[in-house]
Amino acid sequence: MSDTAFIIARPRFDIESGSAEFTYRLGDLSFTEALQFPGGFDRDAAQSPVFVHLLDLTAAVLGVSYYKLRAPFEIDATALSLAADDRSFLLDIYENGLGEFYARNDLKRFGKLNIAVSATSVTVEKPDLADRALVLIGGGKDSLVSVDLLERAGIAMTLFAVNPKGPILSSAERAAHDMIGVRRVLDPEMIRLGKEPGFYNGHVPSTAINSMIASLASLLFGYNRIVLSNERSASEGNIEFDGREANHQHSKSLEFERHIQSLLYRVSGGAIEYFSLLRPYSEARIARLFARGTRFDDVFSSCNRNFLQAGNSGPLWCGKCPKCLFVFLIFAPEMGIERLTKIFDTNVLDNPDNIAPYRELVGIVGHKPWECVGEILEAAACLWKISDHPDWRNTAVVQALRDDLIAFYSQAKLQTAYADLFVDSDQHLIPAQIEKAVFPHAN
Ligand SMILES: CC(=O)N[C@H]1[C@@H](OP(=O)(O)OP(=O)(O)OC[C@H]2O[C@@H](n3ccc(=O)[nH]c3=O)[C@H](O)[C@@H]2O)O[C@H](CO)[C@@H](O)[C@@H]1O[C@H](C)C(=O)N[C@@H](C)C(=O)N[C@@H](CCC(=O)O)C(=O)O
Ligand SMILES: Nc1ncnc2c1ncn2[C@@H]1O[C@H](COP(=O)(O)OP(=O)(O)OP(=O)(O)O)[C@@H](O)[C@H]1O
Repeated sequence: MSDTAFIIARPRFDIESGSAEFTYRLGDLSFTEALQFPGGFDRDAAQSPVFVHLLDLTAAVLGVSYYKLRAPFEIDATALSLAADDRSFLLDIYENGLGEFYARNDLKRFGKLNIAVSATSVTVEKPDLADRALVLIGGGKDSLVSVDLLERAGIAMTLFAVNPKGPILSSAERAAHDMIGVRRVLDPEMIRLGKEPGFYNGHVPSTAINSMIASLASLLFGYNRIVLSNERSASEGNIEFDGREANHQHSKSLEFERHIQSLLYRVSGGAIEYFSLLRPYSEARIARLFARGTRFDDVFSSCNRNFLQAGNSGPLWCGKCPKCLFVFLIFAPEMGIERLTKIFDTNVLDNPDNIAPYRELVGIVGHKPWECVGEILEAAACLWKISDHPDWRNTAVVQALRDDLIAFYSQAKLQTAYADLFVDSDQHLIPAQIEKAVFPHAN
């Protein structure tokens, strides 16, 4: 390994305080990230070989935030006790999980990274985990639809969040289930350097990071199921770059779910089941499920401004970012104007400033925005659907884009695409027992 390699040190977990420390070296720079788990965990579990292995894997995944400052070709993970099979998972994280970062910084790393692992033989002792679900909650519509579906099926759950704040806290409180929260503290020096010239910055696979932290919690607190709420649309990428598709939402994709599901199953001797409950659904279908009830209307938000490290001093929904535009659009066929403008505190479709970004969102110009939005054709189909709706047809955006949209796609194509949004996919990894219990409640 060269002296410019990114080096991942062996992490430490302090059984007395429940804190974990992850240290990294990048040439002359050194960084430490910390996790603080709540009390009341199983001390034996914290000393088990499975936990130690997962902590090492977590160290490697959390490393992306520090690696990205210089993005060297060499990654030294030899201090960790990793099995040879773990390497392909890490390669996916550092290649595809950082795909947007490479594309936007014009860095060609695909097929060129050297991740050195010790390839030791790792002990697998299946932990005895209770048969119960840990449901990741992000404060947006998706995880709340999962909560609702599990409740309707009578499945008990505990919510889980990393750095819970804003809409995560308010919607969890409204859901009234227990919640496990983990505090995550990034090294402030990394955040500072990310703004300096001479260092790279960009997107990291946050769902992979949160999922690994959830896997540690599942062992410490005894949960055999980790439930995500990633929709089928998340598998669509943004652009072709360096011979591959770069996807902002890679760690929400079905491809990534396959990787992490099999990793956690293997590492835990079959004890941990990881899956996304919403994988069969389009975003439009999820919006329809959400719209069935009004319980979370005043407390949830999908706007990512709520999740800035420094916190959000603005409203729950900014009404301007691609995510606000997309979510407003997919709710529009499902909710009346009064309900939807109350949720957003504004009529997003009636703001002339939003015409240009909507033109991109529906695919008439540009490419899919680097944000957590649904498929391009999905957005186009939803705009088509509301173009004759009395609540929306006279809004600035619909007036400006209606004719262009139909000319670009054709009426027939949009009609078919809209109908397809409500045909559920069988491409999912949901365990049969959960599928049988939950799906009848989705109609
Ligand atoms: C909140 C947000 O969307 N942040 C994205 C934004 O970051 P920004 O610089 O505007 O602010 P901060 O998030 O406060 O970050 C400050 C710096 O820290 C770095 N950083 C942050 C978190 C982390 O885990 N590691 C880090 O190194 C960050 O790079 C800044 O220098 O723009 C960034 C660049 O495009 C994005 O990377 C930030 O996204 C966050 C990591 C984040 O948590 N985003 C999720 C809301 C998100 O995008 N979720 C996706 C799922 C993506 C996936 O593959 O899992 C989704 O919902 O689809
Ligand atoms: N801070 C967090 N801690 C734990 N899990 C999270 C966190 N943020 C997001 N997640 C989970 O990651 C997955 C992707 O997040 P995403 O933002 O798409 O979902 P959401 O907040 O439920 O809905 P929306 O798409 O409307 O924002 C979901 O399963 C979500 O529950």
